[in-house]
Amino acid sequence: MSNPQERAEVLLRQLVPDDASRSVGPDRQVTANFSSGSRAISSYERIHGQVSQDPIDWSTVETVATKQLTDVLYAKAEGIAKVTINRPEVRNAFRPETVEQMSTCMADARDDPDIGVVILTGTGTEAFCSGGDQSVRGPGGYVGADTIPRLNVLDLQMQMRRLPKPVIAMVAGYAVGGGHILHLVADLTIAADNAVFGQTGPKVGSFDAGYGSTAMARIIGQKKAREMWFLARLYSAQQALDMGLVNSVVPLAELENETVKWCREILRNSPTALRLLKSALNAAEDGHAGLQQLGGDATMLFYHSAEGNEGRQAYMEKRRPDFSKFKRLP
Ligand SMILES: CC(C)(COP(=O)(O)OP(=O)(O)OC[C@H]1O[C@@H](n2cnc3c(N)ncnc32)[C@H](O)[C@@H]1OP(=O)(O)O)[C@@H](O)C(=O)NCCC(=O)NCCSC(=O)CCC(=O)c1ccccc1C(=O)O
Repeated sequence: MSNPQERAEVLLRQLVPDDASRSVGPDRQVTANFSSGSRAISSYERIHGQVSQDPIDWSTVETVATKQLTDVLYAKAEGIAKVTINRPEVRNAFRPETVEQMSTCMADARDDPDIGVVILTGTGTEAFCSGGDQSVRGPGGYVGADTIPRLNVLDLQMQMRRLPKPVIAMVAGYAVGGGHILHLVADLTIAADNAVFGQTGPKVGSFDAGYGSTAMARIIGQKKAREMWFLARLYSAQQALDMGLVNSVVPLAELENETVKWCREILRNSPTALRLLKSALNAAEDGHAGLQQLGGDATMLFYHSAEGNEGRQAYMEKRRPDFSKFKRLP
């Protein structure tokens, strides 16, 4: 084929159906005259047609669901919120509803100004959490009453990570699979001496390639993380302590007392210092998401300052801000 014009016309004949008008413009662009203007028609458009431009008919949502807690217990005392996975009959395995309810409690604990620290635990002494409930696992994820397959525990992990208050996992019994990851993403873990830790995913056809593997490697090191995932063994509380996976191991009978003691100690300290420390430790590992958290905290602090308020005040009073009174510190 000799010249570009000829090549364009052949291409156009292949792409554009006969009933669409064709032209090769003076600038030698291959075009077709559809309602959206003159432009090239892709094979995708030939098959799928054009995207509808009909006016949209919105349905207003008046209320969003408030959640009845069926799978989780939630309690508060002395500035501490306690979220307890309450499905002991399945070793506190979580289904989508469990995760949704945990998420609702975490959001409440975040928003409540009287809460300074959150404990995450499971009912009974047999298990903290045995991960995703395998009986409701379908091809696309875990399926709850709404029949939508979900992996919503990943959202919960993010939420715990971003919660601007310390989250402490209080672990008795098994913390395995997705349950192990929940303790991993908590800021601290206090374990009972009967605690057992491990990733079971590869045994049941699952894995967590997010925090569950990468954050784990930051905590216990690459070799140990690969061992934990590739062999899917279980580890005792003492072994977990030795590899830096938990902060403390105490006799089962003392688990709650000891955890509350840690909480009370934390509550004596500056909440803003703790918030910024959590953000900073996350920022070093969480990329843009971590920086956004730290950045949001910086903005919050700036809003408390006279300098930040001078800007807002001047805007409201329709005058120029006077930033000259604020020193540029080294
Ligand atoms: C936890 C055990 C080691 C406890 O053993 P044992 O004390 O002997 O009790 P059992 O008799 O085995 O269990 C009692 C009872 O509970 C049922 N059960 C226990 N765990 C589960 C479970 N996870 N799902 C459903 N049911 C469970 C058990 O069947 C018994 O019922 P009966 O009717 O009485 O027989 C042991 O139970 C065990 O190994 N459990 C399985 C642990 C497991 O493999 N968990 C799933 C790992 S995969 C996962 O968690 C994925 C999570 C997830 O959503 C995800 C998705 C995408 C990316 C990341 C993730 C993420 O991991 O977060």
